[in-house]
Amino acid sequence: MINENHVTDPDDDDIEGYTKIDRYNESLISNLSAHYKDVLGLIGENPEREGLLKTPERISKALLYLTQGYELDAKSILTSAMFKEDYSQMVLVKDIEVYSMCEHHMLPFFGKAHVAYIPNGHVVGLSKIPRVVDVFARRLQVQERLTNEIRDCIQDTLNPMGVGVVIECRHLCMSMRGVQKQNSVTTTSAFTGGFLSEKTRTEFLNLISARLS
Ligand SMILES: Nc1nc2c(ncn2[C@@H]2O[C@H](COP(=O)(O)OP(=O)(O)OP(=O)(O)O)[C@@H](O)[C@H]2O)c(=O)[nH]1
Ligand SMILES: [Zn+2]
Repeated sequence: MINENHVTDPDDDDIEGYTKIDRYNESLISNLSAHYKDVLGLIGENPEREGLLKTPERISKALLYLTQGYELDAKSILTSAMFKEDYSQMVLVKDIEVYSMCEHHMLPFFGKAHVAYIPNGHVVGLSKIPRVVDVFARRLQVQERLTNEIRDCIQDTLNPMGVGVVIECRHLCMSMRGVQKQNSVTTTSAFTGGFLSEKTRTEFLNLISARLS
């Protein structure tokens, strides 16, 4: 059945294999837009001027997009592409772009995630790892929890011999405002199993910093 209230968003179709999210429905967008219209007035703007007429609706859609992770199930993303494979060395997907929003200021933090695991009879489709990162990043977050949630999801679903996650991000709440430090980068890490041993962790960290020639 076609839901007439469903406003299509180009990114909506990009989400394969899971329940189609009904996040862009008209009543939610118009409810949010009314609040954003008030916000525009409260910060000293004229929400009726031409350039701002559609802004409340645009912000609403952007916010719903950036927080769509609440409606996605990271575990089912992984289980949709798990394959039996006799490979027991480290698998690393590095330099995964991360865009999230801090829960304190709702300002972006962004950078890279590096995610590795050691298979235990099963490997997972490579693209599913960045998808899992996005599911947790597209929520209001702190970087530490984001790091742990990615680790726990992979460990609990794939049951590998170990998982390693390192995330490096810049927080706009620390550069655009507040302490106003432009160059500081926050690094967080989370490990399970084999990655708790120094040798494996060192291999992981070396692979992250190695560049292809
Ligand atoms: N641990 C952690 N802190 C974060 C993250 N994102 C933002 N913060 C911090 O959350 C804290 C909130 O502190 P508060 O003192 O309540 O807020 P504030 O007055 O706006 O703080 P300032 O940013 O120092 O001006 C700040 O220190 C932020 O830097 C994150 O991902 N992890
Ligand atoms: Zn913040």
